[in-house]
Amino acid sequence: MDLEDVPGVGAKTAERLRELDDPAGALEREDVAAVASAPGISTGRAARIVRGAIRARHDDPGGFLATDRAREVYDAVLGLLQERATTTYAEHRLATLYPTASASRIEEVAAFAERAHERSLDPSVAEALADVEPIERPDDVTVRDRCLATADAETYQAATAAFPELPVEIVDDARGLADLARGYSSVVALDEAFAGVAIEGDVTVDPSAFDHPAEHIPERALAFFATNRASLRAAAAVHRRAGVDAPLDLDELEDALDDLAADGSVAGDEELERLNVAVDDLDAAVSTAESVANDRLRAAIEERDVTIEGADLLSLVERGAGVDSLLSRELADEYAAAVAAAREHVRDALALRNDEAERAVRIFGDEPTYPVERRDEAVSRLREALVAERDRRAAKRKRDLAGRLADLRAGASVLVRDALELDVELAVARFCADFDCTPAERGGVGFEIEGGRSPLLDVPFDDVEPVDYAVDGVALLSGVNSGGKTSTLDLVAVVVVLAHMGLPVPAESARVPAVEELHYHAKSQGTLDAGAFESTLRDFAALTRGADAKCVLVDELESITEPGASAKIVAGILEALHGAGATGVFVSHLAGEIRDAAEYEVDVDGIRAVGLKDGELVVERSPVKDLLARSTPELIVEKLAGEADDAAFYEDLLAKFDGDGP
Ligand SMILES: Nc1ncnc2c1ncn2[C@@H]1O[C@H](COP(=O)(O)OP(=O)(O)OP(=O)(O)O)[C@@H](O)[C@H]1O
Repeated sequence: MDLEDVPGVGAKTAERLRELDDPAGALEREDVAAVASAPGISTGRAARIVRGAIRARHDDPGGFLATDRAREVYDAVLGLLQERATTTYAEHRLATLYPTASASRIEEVAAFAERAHERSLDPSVAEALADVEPIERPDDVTVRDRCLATADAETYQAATAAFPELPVEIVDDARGLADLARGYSSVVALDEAFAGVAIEGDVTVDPSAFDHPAEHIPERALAFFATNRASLRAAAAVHRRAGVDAPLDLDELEDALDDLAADGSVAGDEELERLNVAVDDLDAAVSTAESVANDRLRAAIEERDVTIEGADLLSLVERGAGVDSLLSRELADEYAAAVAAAREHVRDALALRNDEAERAVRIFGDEPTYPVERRDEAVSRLREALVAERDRRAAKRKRDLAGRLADLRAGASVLVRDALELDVELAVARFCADFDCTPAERGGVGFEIEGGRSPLLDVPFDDVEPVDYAVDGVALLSGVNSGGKTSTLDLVAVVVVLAHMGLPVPAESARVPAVEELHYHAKSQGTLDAGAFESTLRDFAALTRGADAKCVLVDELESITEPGASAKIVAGILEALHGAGATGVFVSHLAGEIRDAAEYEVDVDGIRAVGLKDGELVVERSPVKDLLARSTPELIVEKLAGEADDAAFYEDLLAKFDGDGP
């Protein structure tokens, strides 16, 4: 599919998407995170783009949610689904589930929902999911201490493309390589021609470097895994806890990650750690060793009575000899012991190996002096040796670890994506469990809902009374105030929307018509002015076209104008919709008047109050078929008529309601 063919993707967005490694694949996999990683594409926009791609794939013209209230119901349902996701990724991914007329899309999501249904809702999986984030590209790695070299222009081009992290140098001959080796700590020659040529410095020849990049740029794999370490660990835990198959060996991944520090260096290598500490602590250890030696020597001198014969003293003074000679003559043993203690301190404090300790010996000379002083040159030489050993070891360990990680690279991305997709499934599974959902049937005219409970009600879901409601074609719904008429319309809308998303619905069983559009009109806020009234009428006239593919839910349309006119207008709309084979419910307090004005036998259902208890209506929430429900005022008048005071007045009033009710 061409990117520009996706609804909502213009030339500019397409250009941004082309920056991705595999834009078509990302859209195909509905991978919102991958699409959002394109420059300048937010996650919300990525979800819309993916939705557009789904529509294109299923040849879906869109427009299922035809009114504001229909969109609100979808938004509310989506909100409930998203609340049940752990990751932000899943929240955005859930937004790619949308109601549609496309049977193939509905089937696709239904299969996904069935899979979701099988998932265990173990809370420890959600806990692990909390730390899973989409794979991130590591910051660009640049290496300056080593380079690639070639004498060939084509190889140069290929190397700069394959190894953007490394400097690539052009050389003329082996001498050029030797020059480079003086500026870089190591050089890799890419030309076969250099094989076997003796070159000074750390130069290796590897014409097949392109086949095993990890060896030459281990930082690449290390940076990827270091950047995504927390997510990868969490994604591994998700797979283990959820008991789902992983695309790679989890033990191998976890072991390799154990060896990787957050900054991309190698962790858990004791020898490397020892060398690092030795380099860092060298100066401090030598200073302490100096103090150790001097303290010992001072104590020894203080304790000693040095007896010196006058002749000796004279001879020393005449020769201009200092105290050192005296020291050497009289305190040679003490000096040797003090220096030995200093050397031992350096060796122990830095945990030096024997060969290193031998170098350390030279830091303090055998010739007695006071105070004892380090030889800076010997310290520098030891440092150089330690640094070289450390760097050699680090490079080798890096290469080894990068080699292990490079093999896990492809699987690692899939591991994280699968964990995030699992979160999408779990959100759907939780939604279905929380709202007791069952798959709905789509087909026929009208709908049948048994034991439906709207998750949009303002009461805790456990307190929602189940509603049974079936409509054949277009019906009027009457009922007492606050009886649950609007809530019933909401329930029908929720069921229609979810069924067309391909998701189970909150009912014991449900069948809804397969429709292309849901038109849900909320109660209007009072009488409309002439202009608004005219445009509303136009909307309803348009509604009757192709109405057999529409589900129409309308709440108290009568309030748009005065009651007498309203009843006639609603009756006319009902006639047209009925004639066109639509499915719909019109909630109205004027059901009787509308029925009388209509030219066909309109079904009137009613939500009835079965009585008054403590001033509160007791309501039967499921609409009763073929019942024009009595209004709340009528019920109150009836209650008062049954009482002693002014009973005659109330009975007369009650008589005026006659003919309204059944
Ligand atoms: N199935 C139900 N289970 C529990 N409570 C419900 C149910 N249906 C409705 N209710 C409660 O009744 C209240 C009123 O419901 P709703 O607004 O749907 O009534 P209505 O008949 O449309 O009222 P009005 O005639 O004023 O428009 C709801 O806010 C809710 O608290």
